Amino acid sequence: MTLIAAQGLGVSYGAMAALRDVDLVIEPGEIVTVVGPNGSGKSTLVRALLGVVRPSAGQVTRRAGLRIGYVPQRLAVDDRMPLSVRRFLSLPDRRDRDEMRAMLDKVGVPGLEDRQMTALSGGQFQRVLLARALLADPELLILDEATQGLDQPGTAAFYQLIEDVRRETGVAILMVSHDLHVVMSASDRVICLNGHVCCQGQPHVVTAAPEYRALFGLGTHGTMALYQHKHDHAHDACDHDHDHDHTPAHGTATQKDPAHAG
Ligand SMILES: Nc1ncnc2c1ncn2[C@@H]1O[C@H](COP(=O)(O)OP(=O)(O)OP(=O)(O)O)[C@@H](O)[C@H]1O
Repeated sequence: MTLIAAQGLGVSYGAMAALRDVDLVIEPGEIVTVVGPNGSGKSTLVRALLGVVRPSAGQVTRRAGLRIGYVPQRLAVDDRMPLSVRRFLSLPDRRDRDEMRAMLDKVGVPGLEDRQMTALSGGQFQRVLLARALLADPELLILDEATQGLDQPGTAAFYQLIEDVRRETGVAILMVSHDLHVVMSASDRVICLNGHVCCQGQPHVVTAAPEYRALFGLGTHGTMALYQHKHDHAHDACDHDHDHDHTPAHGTATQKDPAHAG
């Protein structure tokens, strides 16, 4: 049963349309990654799914009683205000001490309960954010560039943890990521966003799509080379028939509105 769906979703800030005509479905247990350039509406999409910005068009439908865990891009904690990890984990719902201890163990930062949030390293901080999200026993975990600021090993370890959590709990995951390693290795499905959905499908299919390549090029940070099969022919961004508008299909990249892809 679908956890969350957006249909014809549009979000505007004043006169500026940040998102338009976005269709998205997340099923239980799947890992979906949203990629897109800066300003392409990724965080806006997350905020609309969370219900903190109101759609200007279309709608978001959540399964009744859906529990969502959210790990933001960053969280500013005022260093003049004391806030221990223990207190942070109990916001907004009070948590049992044993439950907190077990969760910190699980996310790989045992024994940090009495530390100040402002005294944590970037990697520890993100794991504590994840612990807090998981304490709500979510059916859907939303990660908005949750590894920003972490180095490559820290990022890899964080996403390994996410995969472990998915395997153990069956939680569905929607993540925004700039890290193409993650996109290629961990996602069941990728959505390429640029104000609208340019293309979506399985990672290897999306990364071969002309819309994706027009946005990211062929060798972003060299990572593509690790995963892509060899292409010995050029893609023309307009060499596909784009009159169709599929619902997301595993194994197929679906394209929309290629005129805006690059
Ligand atoms: N609160 C806001 N008020 C006005 N404009 C906003 C607001 N939030 C975002 N925008 C604008 O909406 C567009 C999409 O922003 P959004 O943060 O969703 O993009 P993004 O893909 O997450 O970007 P990034 O990769 O840089 O984090 C941008 O042009 C941004 O300036």
